[in-house]
Amino acid sequence: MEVGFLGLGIMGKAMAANLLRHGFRVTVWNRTLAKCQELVALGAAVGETPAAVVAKCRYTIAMLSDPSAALSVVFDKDGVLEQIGDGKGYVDMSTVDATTSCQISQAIKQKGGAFVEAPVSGSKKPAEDGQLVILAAGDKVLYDDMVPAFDVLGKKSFFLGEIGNGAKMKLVVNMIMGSMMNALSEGLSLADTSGLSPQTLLDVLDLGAVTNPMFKLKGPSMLQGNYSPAFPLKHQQKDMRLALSLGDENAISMPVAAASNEAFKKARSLGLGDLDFSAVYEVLKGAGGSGQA
Ligand SMILES: NC(=O)C1=CN([C@@H]2O[C@H](COP(=O)(O)OP(=O)(O)OC[C@H]3O[C@@H](n4cnc5c(N)ncnc54)[C@H](OP(=O)(O)O)[C@@H]3O)[C@@H](O)[C@H]2O)C=CC1
Ligand SMILES: O=CCCC(=O)O
Repeated sequence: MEVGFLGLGIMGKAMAANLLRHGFRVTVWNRTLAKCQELVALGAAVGETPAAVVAKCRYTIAMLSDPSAALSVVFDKDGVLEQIGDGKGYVDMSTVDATTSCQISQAIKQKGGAFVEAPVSGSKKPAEDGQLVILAAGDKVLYDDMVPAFDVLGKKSFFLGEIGNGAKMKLVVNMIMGSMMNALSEGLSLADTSGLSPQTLLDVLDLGAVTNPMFKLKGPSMLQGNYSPAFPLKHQQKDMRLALSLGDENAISMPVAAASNEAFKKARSLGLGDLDFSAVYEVLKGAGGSGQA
């Protein structure tokens, strides 16, 4: 199967490499073209523009930072729309809001192409290991065509029906995740400031009802101040913002998510946006009275 791949950031690079390892022929494009070279070393071809990739490949996958990037790659000059058409499929796996996804879907369908949104749960390591959870919606025929690729990229894929449902599901999941990260950070800070060992808190949490892979993975590195990015904080804040906007549209009160969003915004304002989202701990440590912002 030949696929195009647009966007070689933390996730896109790992996903495209995984497809190559499993025998897919992959043509890659990235805004910063130099980043394509690592994939070329693994056997990828390079397209000079998104349009060139779509012209070459029947199926093209995108993994881009945010709504503005997702729209730009489709609608701008040399974008996807210039070459999409009958018999071609476009699969956007970026985390965006439902409105963005619907805009892209409509434009692609007008040109005769097929569209699936397929954001993912799981971070850098699951992307490297093909263990993502894929939250797809849109054109069911294209979804079925993509199953061999989804089987390589993920451990499970859900087909959630009409366009927008994948985006919404992803935002709900990440809103919960962002709030949990804030709760963990507050707990570590409270334990530390009140004279308890934060490491012992992690051990206690791990044996009780709230044990979970995220606390297990991130807790120890947070205590070491290691925020090497797997999921950049700026993207988590984008997801909180988009989830809160979904809450606004549906008149759902979300005070916990709103407070968490404020902490992620504060972290961004302190220049922590490119670090892992667990760096929000630095903000909450500061708020805890130790003065270490
Ligand atoms: N990291 C993670 O753990 C996860 C991330 N996600 C989501 O996946 C998406 C990608 O995340 P991740 O790989 O971490 O992000 P990165 O920031 O590592 O990569 C972002 C990618 O988007 C490209 N890009 C940014 N702006 C534009 C633009 N205006 N036009 C074209 N390309 C653009 C970047 O290109 P360039 O190299 O030129 O900057 C890069 O390829 C995001 O939506 C994120 O929320 C979902 C699940 C997990
Ligand atoms: O969007 C990022 C999600 C990260 C994760 O699911 O671990």
